[in-house]
Amino acid sequence: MSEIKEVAAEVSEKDALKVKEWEVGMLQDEVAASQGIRIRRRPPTGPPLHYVGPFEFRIQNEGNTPRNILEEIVWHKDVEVAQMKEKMPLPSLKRALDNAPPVRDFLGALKAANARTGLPGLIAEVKKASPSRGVLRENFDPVEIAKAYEKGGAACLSVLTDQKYFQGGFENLEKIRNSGVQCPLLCKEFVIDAWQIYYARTKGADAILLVAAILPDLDIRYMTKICKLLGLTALVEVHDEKEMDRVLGIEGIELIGINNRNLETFEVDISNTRNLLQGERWQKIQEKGIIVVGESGLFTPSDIAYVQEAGVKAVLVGESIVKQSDPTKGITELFGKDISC
Ligand SMILES: O=C(O)c1ccccc1NCC(=O)[C@H](O)[C@H](O)COP(=O)(O)O
Repeated sequence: MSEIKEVAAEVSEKDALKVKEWEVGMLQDEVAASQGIRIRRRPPTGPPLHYVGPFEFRIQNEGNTPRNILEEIVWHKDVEVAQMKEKMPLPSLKRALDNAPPVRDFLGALKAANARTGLPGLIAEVKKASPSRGVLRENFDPVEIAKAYEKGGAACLSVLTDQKYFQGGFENLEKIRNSGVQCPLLCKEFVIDAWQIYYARTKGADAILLVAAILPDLDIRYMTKICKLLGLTALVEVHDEKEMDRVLGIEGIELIGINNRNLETFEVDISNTRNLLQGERWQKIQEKGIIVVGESGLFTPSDIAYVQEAGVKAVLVGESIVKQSDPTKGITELFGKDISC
C-alpha cells in the first residue's frame, strides 16, 4: 500500500513540474506577442495531450485549432521535442557531442563560393515534400541527391529533418554526413528549444535554422550563443520588416535568410528580398558585415540575378533543383552556367 502512495506522490510531483513548464510556456507566448510574433507555442486553452496525465482526452474548441500551418507545425514540434527530451535528456546529449563529427565552416563555404564564382553561394535543399507543394520527388534518395548537388557546385546543403510535414528526418542528415559529401550541412528544422541544437550537432549538422517568426528575441540571443559554443553557424530567417528589425537589433548575428515565402499563407514573392534590403536596413547589414541569403521561389537565372542585385551573397533553393531528374544539371540551369569549377 505504501508503495502505491510513493508512486502516486512521484507521479503528482512529475505532473506539478509539467504544469510549471506549462505556465512558463504561457508567459513565453505573452512575451512573443509583445514582439509581434503571431505564432503561439502551444494551444492556448489547455495543455497538449501528453501533459494531462491519466485523463487522455481534451475537449476540442476553437482555441485549440492552429491558426495556420506554421502554428500547427510548432504545436506538433512542441510535443515531439518534449518526447525526444524525455528519451534523451540534455546531459546524455551533451556526452554524445564527443562522438559528433568535426564542425565544418558553413559561412566560410558560402563566402568562398561567392568569391570563386561571382554568383551567390548555393545552399541546395534536400527536401522530399513540403506543406505548400506536396511531394516534390517520389524517388527520393537523400545521399544520391546530396552527391548530385555537390557535383553541381553547391557550396552547402540544407537537409529537412522534420518528418511529419516534410517527410524528412535526422537519419538523412546523418547519412549524408557519413557519405563522404564535403559540403557543410544546414539542419532545416523548426527549432523551439535549445535541446534541438545539441541534437542536430550530434547528428552532424554544421549550421542550424532559427526562424524569427517563431522565436522571441531572447531565444534567438540565447540560441545563437549556444550555436557559437558548439561551432555551428546560425542562419536566422526573417520574412518581414518587423522580423528583420528585431534580428538586426541582436548582437552577434552573421547570417540572415530572407524567406520569400510567407510561412503562414504560402504566398511566394521574390521582391520580398529586395524590399527588406533597402535604406537603413541595408546600411546596418553592411556595417555589421552580415551575409544575406535569399530563400524560396528561385527558379531561373534571372531570379538569381534579381536577388543578387538586391544584395544577397547566397541563395537557398529547394523545389527548382530537387524536382529535376538530374539535380546536377538542375543547378547549371538555375544559374545559367556551370558553377562547379
Ligand atoms: O515550403 C513550405 O510549404 C513551408 C511551409 C511551412 C514552413 C516552411 C516551409 N518551407 C520552408 C522553405 O521556405 C523552403 O523549404 C526553402 O526556403 C526552399 O524553398 P523553395 O526553393 O521554394 O523550395
